[in-house]
Amino acid sequence: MSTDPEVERHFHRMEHSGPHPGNRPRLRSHDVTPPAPSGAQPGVPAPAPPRPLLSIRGVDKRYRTAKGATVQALEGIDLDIAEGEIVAVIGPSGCGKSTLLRMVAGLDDDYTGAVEWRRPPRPGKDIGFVFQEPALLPWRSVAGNVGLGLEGRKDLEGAEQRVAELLDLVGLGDFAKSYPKELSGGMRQRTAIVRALAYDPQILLMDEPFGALDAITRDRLHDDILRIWERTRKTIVFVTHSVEEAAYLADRVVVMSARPGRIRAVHRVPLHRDRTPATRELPEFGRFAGMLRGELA
Ligand SMILES: Nc1ncnc2c1ncn2[C@@H]1O[C@H](COP(=O)(O)OP(=O)(O)OP(=O)(O)O)[C@@H](O)[C@H]1O
Repeated sequence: MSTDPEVERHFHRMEHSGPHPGNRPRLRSHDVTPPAPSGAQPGVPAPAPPRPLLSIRGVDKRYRTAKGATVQALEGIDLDIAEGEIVAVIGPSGCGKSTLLRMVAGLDDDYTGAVEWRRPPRPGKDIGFVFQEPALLPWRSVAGNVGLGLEGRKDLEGAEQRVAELLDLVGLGDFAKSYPKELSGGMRQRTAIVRALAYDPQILLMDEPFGALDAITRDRLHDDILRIWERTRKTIVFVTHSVEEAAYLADRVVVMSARPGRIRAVHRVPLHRDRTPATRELPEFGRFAGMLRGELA
Protein backbone atom coordinates (compact mmCIF):
# COMPACT_ATOMS: atom_id res chain seq x y z
CA MET A 1 0.00 0.00 0.00
CA SER A 2 1.17 3.45 -0.72
CA THR A 3 2.20 5.34 2.33
CA ASP A 4 0.91 8.63 0.97
CA PRO A 5 -0.88 10.33 3.86
CA GLU A 6 -4.21 10.65 2.01
CA VAL A 7 -4.28 6.94 1.21
CA GLU A 8 -3.28 6.05 4.76
CA ARG A 9 -6.07 8.21 6.18
CA HIS A 10 -8.60 6.55 3.96
CA PHE A 11 -7.59 3.06 4.94
CA HIS A 12 -7.49 3.98 8.57
CA ARG A 13 -11.15 4.92 8.08
CA MET A 14 -11.79 1.67 6.24
CA GLU A 15 -10.34 -0.38 9.06
CA HIS A 16 -12.94 1.11 11.34
CA SER A 17 -15.85 1.09 8.97
CA GLY A 18 -15.95 -2.47 7.65
CA PRO A 19 -15.96 -3.50 4.02
CA HIS A 20 -15.00 -1.38 1.03
CA PRO A 21 -17.67 1.28 0.81
CA GLY A 22 -17.80 0.89 -2.95
CA ASN A 23 -19.20 -2.64 -2.66
CA ARG A 24 -22.77 -1.63 -3.23
CA PRO A 25 -25.51 -3.35 -5.18
CA ARG A 26 -24.77 -3.25 -8.88
CA LEU A 27 -26.90 -0.97 -10.98
CA ARG A 28 -25.90 -1.97 -14.51
CA SER A 29 -24.21 -4.74 -16.33
CA HIS A 30 -20.62 -4.31 -17.45
CA ASP A 31 -19.39 -3.93 -20.98
CA VAL A 32 -16.15 -5.77 -21.26
CA THR A 33 -15.86 -8.43 -23.91
CA PRO A 34 -14.25 -11.58 -22.48
CA PRO A 35 -11.34 -13.01 -24.47
CA ALA A 36 -12.42 -15.46 -27.21
CA PRO A 37 -12.37 -19.07 -25.98
CA SER A 38 -9.52 -21.04 -27.50
CA GLY A 39 -9.48 -24.75 -28.22
CA ALA A 40 -13.21 -25.17 -27.46
CA GLN A 41 -14.54 -28.62 -28.40
CA PRO A 42 -18.06 -29.22 -29.68
CA GLY A 43 -20.39 -30.43 -26.94
CA VAL A 44 -17.90 -29.63 -24.18
CA PRO A 45 -18.92 -26.53 -22.29
CA ALA A 46 -16.12 -23.99 -22.19
CA PRO A 47 -14.80 -23.42 -18.66
CA ALA A 48 -16.16 -20.27 -17.08
CA PRO A 49 -13.66 -17.42 -17.42
CA PRO A 50 -12.05 -16.54 -14.08
CA ARG A 51 -13.79 -13.77 -12.22
CA PRO A 52 -12.14 -10.43 -12.88
CA LEU A 53 -9.95 -9.08 -10.14
CA LEU A 54 -11.99 -5.92 -10.20
CA SER A 55 -15.37 -5.00 -11.67
CA ILE A 56 -16.59 -1.45 -11.99
CA ARG A 57 -20.34 -1.49 -12.51
CA GLY A 58 -22.52 1.37 -13.64
CA VAL A 59 -20.53 4.00 -11.83
CA ASP A 60 -21.78 7.59 -11.90
CA LYS A 61 -19.95 10.36 -10.08
CA ARG A 62 -21.16 13.89 -9.45
CA TYR A 63 -19.23 16.59 -7.64
CA ARG A 64 -20.89 19.50 -5.89
CA THR A 65 -18.82 22.63 -6.35
CA ALA A 66 -18.25 25.30 -3.70
CA LYS A 67 -20.88 27.44 -5.46
CA GLY A 68 -23.47 24.69 -5.15
CA ALA A 69 -23.40 23.62 -8.83
CA THR A 70 -23.28 19.96 -9.78
CA VAL A 71 -20.56 18.61 -12.03
CA GLN A 72 -21.14 15.18 -13.51
CA ALA A 73 -17.64 13.72 -13.75
CA LEU A 74 -18.41 10.10 -14.70
CA GLU A 75 -21.42 8.43 -16.27
CA GLY A 76 -22.22 4.73 -16.57
CA ILE A 77 -18.69 3.38 -16.21
CA ASP A 78 -18.56 -0.40 -16.66
CA LEU A 79 -15.18 -2.08 -16.74
CA ASP A 80 -13.67 -5.39 -15.70
CA ILE A 81 -9.98 -5.69 -14.94
CA ALA A 82 -8.42 -9.15 -15.03
CA GLU A 83 -5.70 -10.26 -12.66
CA GLY A 84 -2.26 -9.53 -14.07
CA GLU A 85 -3.50 -7.10 -16.71
CA ILE A 86 -1.94 -3.74 -17.47
CA VAL A 87 -4.68 -1.28 -18.37
CA ALA A 88 -4.14 2.31 -19.51
CA VAL A 89 -6.84 4.96 -19.20
CA ILE A 90 -6.66 7.86 -21.63
CA GLY A 91 -9.04 10.72 -22.37
CA PRO A 92 -9.31 14.47 -22.67
CA SER A 93 -8.40 16.65 -19.73
CA GLY A 94 -11.19 16.77 -17.14
CA CYS A 95 -12.95 13.61 -18.35
CA GLY A 96 -12.71 11.97 -14.94
CA LYS A 97 -9.65 9.71 -15.22
CA SER A 98 -8.26 10.66 -11.80
CA THR A 99 -11.74 10.50 -10.32
CA LEU A 100 -12.10 6.93 -11.57
CA LEU A 101 -8.74 5.90 -10.14
CA ARG A 102 -9.54 7.49 -6.79
CA MET A 103 -12.82 5.60 -6.61
CA VAL A 104 -11.08 2.30 -7.36
CA ALA A 105 -8.53 3.13 -4.65
CA GLY A 106 -11.38 3.77 -2.23
CA LEU A 107 -10.22 7.36 -1.76
CA ASP A 108 -13.65 8.61 -2.87
CA ASP A 109 -16.72 6.62 -1.90
CA ASP A 110 -19.34 9.21 -2.82
CA TYR A 111 -20.68 7.72 -6.05
CA THR A 112 -23.42 5.43 -7.34
CA GLY A 113 -22.74 2.05 -8.87
CA ALA A 114 -20.28 -0.47 -7.56
CA VAL A 115 -16.58 -1.27 -7.41
CA GLU A 116 -16.42 -5.00 -6.73
CA TRP A 117 -13.29 -6.98 -5.89
CA ARG A 118 -12.77 -10.70 -6.26
CA ARG A 119 -10.97 -10.61 -2.93
CA PRO A 120 -11.81 -7.69 -0.67
CA PRO A 121 -8.71 -5.50 -0.37
CA ARG A 122 -6.87 -5.80 2.93
CA PRO A 123 -7.23 -2.41 4.57
CA GLY A 124 -4.18 -0.31 3.95
CA LYS A 125 -2.26 -3.02 2.12
CA ASP A 126 -3.87 -4.13 -1.08
CA ILE A 127 -3.95 -1.03 -3.21
CA GLY A 128 -0.69 0.59 -4.19
CA PHE A 129 -1.18 4.15 -5.41
CA VAL A 130 1.41 6.23 -7.25
CA PHE A 131 0.76 9.92 -7.87
CA GLN A 132 2.38 12.21 -10.42
CA GLU A 133 4.49 13.70 -7.63
CA PRO A 134 6.33 11.09 -5.61
CA ALA A 135 5.69 12.72 -2.16
CA LEU A 136 8.55 11.01 -0.36
CA LEU A 137 9.35 11.82 3.26
CA PRO A 138 12.46 14.05 2.97
CA TRP A 139 13.87 13.07 6.37
CA ARG A 140 13.87 9.38 5.53
CA SER A 141 16.37 7.54 3.38
CA VAL A 142 15.29 5.81 0.19
CA ALA A 143 15.13 2.47 2.04
CA GLY A 144 13.31 4.20 4.91
CA ASN A 145 10.68 5.51 2.51
CA VAL A 146 10.20 2.19 0.76
CA GLY A 147 10.06 0.26 4.04
CA LEU A 148 7.75 2.71 5.79
CA GLY A 149 4.71 0.50 5.45
CA LEU A 150 6.60 -2.57 6.63
CA GLU A 151 7.64 -1.13 9.95
CA GLY A 152 6.27 -2.93 12.95
CA ARG A 153 6.57 -6.27 11.24
CA LYS A 154 7.92 -9.02 13.46
CA ASP A 155 10.05 -10.35 10.62
CA LEU A 156 12.43 -7.40 10.49
CA GLU A 157 14.99 -9.27 8.43
CA GLY A 158 12.34 -10.28 5.90
CA ALA A 159 11.17 -6.67 5.63
CA GLU A 160 14.72 -5.43 5.06
CA GLN A 161 15.28 -8.07 2.43
CA ARG A 162 12.06 -7.11 0.66
CA VAL A 163 13.09 -3.45 0.57
CA ALA A 164 16.50 -4.40 -0.81
CA GLU A 165 14.94 -6.59 -3.51
CA LEU A 166 12.51 -3.88 -4.54
CA LEU A 167 15.28 -1.30 -4.78
CA ASP A 168 17.39 -3.69 -6.86
CA LEU A 169 14.43 -4.25 -9.16
CA VAL A 170 14.49 -0.59 -10.20
CA GLY A 171 18.26 -0.14 -10.08
CA LEU A 172 18.32 1.79 -6.81
CA GLY A 173 20.20 -0.76 -4.74
CA ASP A 174 23.18 1.58 -4.36
CA PHE A 175 20.98 4.47 -3.23
CA ALA A 176 19.27 2.78 -0.27
CA LYS A 177 20.94 5.17 2.18
CA SER A 178 20.52 8.30 0.08
CA TYR A 179 17.89 10.91 0.86
CA PRO A 180 15.18 12.06 -1.57
CA LYS A 181 16.85 15.42 -2.17
CA GLU A 182 19.93 13.56 -3.43
CA LEU A 183 17.92 11.78 -6.16
CA SER A 184 16.86 12.78 -9.66
CA GLY A 185 13.13 13.10 -10.46
CA GLY A 186 13.11 9.69 -12.11
CA MET A 187 14.84 8.06 -9.12
CA ARG A 188 12.32 9.64 -6.76
CA GLN A 189 9.45 8.30 -8.82
CA ARG A 190 11.04 4.84 -8.94
CA THR A 191 11.28 5.00 -5.14
CA ALA A 192 7.58 5.91 -4.94
CA ILE A 193 6.65 3.05 -7.26
CA VAL A 194 8.46 0.38 -5.26
CA ARG A 195 7.18 1.90 -2.03
CA ALA A 196 3.66 1.26 -3.36
CA LEU A 197 4.69 -2.36 -4.00
CA ALA A 198 6.20 -2.98 -0.58
CA TYR A 199 3.04 -4.55 0.86
CA ASP A 200 2.60 -6.74 -2.22
CA PRO A 201 -0.75 -5.12 -3.10
CA GLN A 202 -3.36 -6.75 -5.34
CA ILE A 203 -3.23 -3.84 -7.71
CA LEU A 204 -1.01 -0.91 -8.57
CA LEU A 205 -2.87 2.27 -9.51
CA MET A 206 -0.85 5.08 -11.06
CA ASP A 207 -2.16 8.55 -11.87
CA GLU A 208 0.02 10.09 -14.59
CA PRO A 209 3.10 8.63 -12.92
CA PHE A 210 5.51 9.79 -15.62
CA GLY A 211 3.85 13.10 -16.47
CA ALA A 212 6.44 15.25 -14.71
CA LEU A 213 9.49 13.53 -16.22
CA ASP A 214 11.55 14.28 -19.31
CA ALA A 215 11.22 11.95 -22.30
CA ILE A 216 14.41 9.94 -21.72
CA THR A 217 13.66 9.38 -18.03
CA ARG A 218 10.10 8.44 -18.91
CA ASP A 219 11.27 5.78 -21.35
CA ARG A 220 13.58 4.37 -18.72
CA LEU A 221 10.71 4.19 -16.21
CA HIS A 222 8.51 2.46 -18.76
CA ASP A 223 11.06 -0.32 -18.90
CA ASP A 224 11.21 -0.41 -15.10
CA ILE A 225 7.43 -0.92 -15.05
CA LEU A 226 7.71 -3.72 -17.60
CA ARG A 227 10.45 -5.35 -15.52
CA ILE A 228 8.32 -5.03 -12.37
CA TRP A 229 5.42 -6.63 -14.20
CA GLU A 230 7.62 -9.46 -15.49
CA ARG A 231 8.77 -10.19 -11.95
CA THR A 232 5.48 -9.70 -10.09
CA ARG A 233 2.66 -10.08 -12.68
CA LYS A 234 0.96 -7.31 -10.77
CA THR A 235 -2.33 -5.91 -12.03
CA ILE A 236 -1.63 -2.32 -13.05
CA VAL A 237 -4.06 0.45 -13.99
CA PHE A 238 -2.55 3.77 -14.99
CA VAL A 239 -3.79 7.10 -16.27
CA THR A 240 -1.82 8.87 -18.95
CA HIS A 241 -2.05 11.66 -21.49
CA SER A 242 0.41 9.88 -23.77
CA VAL A 243 -0.97 7.50 -26.39
CA GLU A 244 2.56 6.13 -26.93
CA GLU A 245 2.89 5.35 -23.23
CA ALA A 246 -0.49 3.60 -23.28
CA ALA A 247 0.46 1.58 -26.37
CA TYR A 248 3.90 0.65 -25.04
CA LEU A 249 2.86 -0.53 -21.59
CA ALA A 250 -0.73 -1.72 -21.68
CA ASP A 251 -2.59 -4.90 -22.61
CA ARG A 252 -5.76 -2.85 -23.06
CA VAL A 253 -6.40 0.84 -23.45
CA VAL A 254 -9.60 2.43 -22.15
CA VAL A 255 -10.51 5.58 -24.08
CA MET A 256 -12.81 7.98 -22.27
CA SER A 257 -14.96 10.70 -23.77
CA ALA A 258 -15.02 14.32 -22.65
CA ARG A 259 -17.02 15.18 -19.53
CA PRO A 260 -19.16 13.58 -18.34
CA GLY A 261 -16.58 10.84 -18.71
CA ARG A 262 -17.91 7.70 -20.34
CA ILE A 263 -16.01 4.77 -21.74
CA ARG A 264 -15.83 5.43 -25.43
CA ALA A 265 -13.86 2.34 -26.40
CA VAL A 266 -11.70 -0.40 -24.91
CA HIS A 267 -8.90 -1.57 -27.23
CA ARG A 268 -6.68 -4.59 -26.87
CA VAL A 269 -3.13 -3.55 -27.79
CA PRO A 270 -2.16 -5.47 -30.95
CA LEU A 271 1.42 -6.13 -29.81
CA HIS A 272 3.21 -9.06 -28.24
CA ARG A 273 3.42 -8.77 -24.44
CA ASP A 274 7.23 -8.64 -24.55
CA ARG A 275 7.91 -5.00 -25.27
CA THR A 276 11.35 -3.54 -25.79
CA PRO A 277 12.49 -0.13 -27.01
CA ALA A 278 12.41 -1.64 -30.54
CA THR A 279 8.65 -2.11 -30.15
CA ARG A 280 8.24 1.64 -30.58
CA GLU A 281 9.69 1.33 -34.08
CA LEU A 282 7.18 -1.30 -35.24
CA PRO A 283 4.64 -0.14 -37.84
CA GLU A 284 1.77 -1.66 -35.81
CA PHE A 285 2.87 0.35 -32.79
CA GLY A 286 2.72 3.57 -34.80
CA ARG A 287 -0.62 2.62 -36.33
CA PHE A 288 -2.16 1.78 -32.97
CA ALA A 289 -0.89 4.97 -31.30
CA GLY A 290 -2.15 6.95 -34.31
CA MET A 291 -5.58 5.34 -34.02
CA LEU A 292 -5.73 6.25 -30.32
CA ARG A 293 -4.68 9.80 -31.12
CA GLY A 294 -7.47 10.00 -33.71
CA GLU A 295 -10.02 8.84 -31.14
CA LEU A 296 -8.96 11.58 -28.77
CA ALA A 297 -9.10 14.32 -31.42
N1 LIG B 1 -13.35 18.07 -5.76
C1 LIG B 1 -13.98 18.46 -6.89
N2 LIG B 1 -15.02 19.31 -6.84
C2 LIG B 1 -15.67 19.67 -7.96
N3 LIG B 1 -15.34 19.23 -9.19
C3 LIG B 1 -14.32 18.39 -9.30
C4 LIG B 1 -13.58 17.96 -8.16
N4 LIG B 1 -12.59 17.13 -8.57
C5 LIG B 1 -12.72 17.03 -9.91
N5 LIG B 1 -13.75 17.78 -10.35
C6 LIG B 1 -14.21 17.93 -11.72
O1 LIG B 1 -14.50 16.61 -12.21
C7 LIG B 1 -14.06 16.50 -13.55
C8 LIG B 1 -13.10 15.32 -13.66
O2 LIG B 1 -11.89 15.64 -12.98
P1 LIG B 1 -10.64 14.67 -12.99
O3 LIG B 1 -9.54 15.32 -12.24
O4 LIG B 1 -11.06 13.31 -12.56
O5 LIG B 1 -10.32 14.64 -14.57
P2 LIG B 1 -9.03 14.09 -15.32
O6 LIG B 1 -9.52 13.38 -16.54
O7 LIG B 1 -8.16 13.29 -14.40
O8 LIG B 1 -8.32 15.44 -15.73
P3 LIG B 1 -6.78 15.74 -16.13
O9 LIG B 1 -6.48 14.85 -17.31
O10 LIG B 1 -6.78 17.18 -16.52
O11 LIG B 1 -5.92 15.43 -14.94
C9 LIG B 1 -13.44 17.84 -13.94
O12 LIG B 1 -14.40 18.59 -14.62
C10 LIG B 1 -13.12 18.48 -12.61
O13 LIG B 1 -13.23 19.88 -12.70
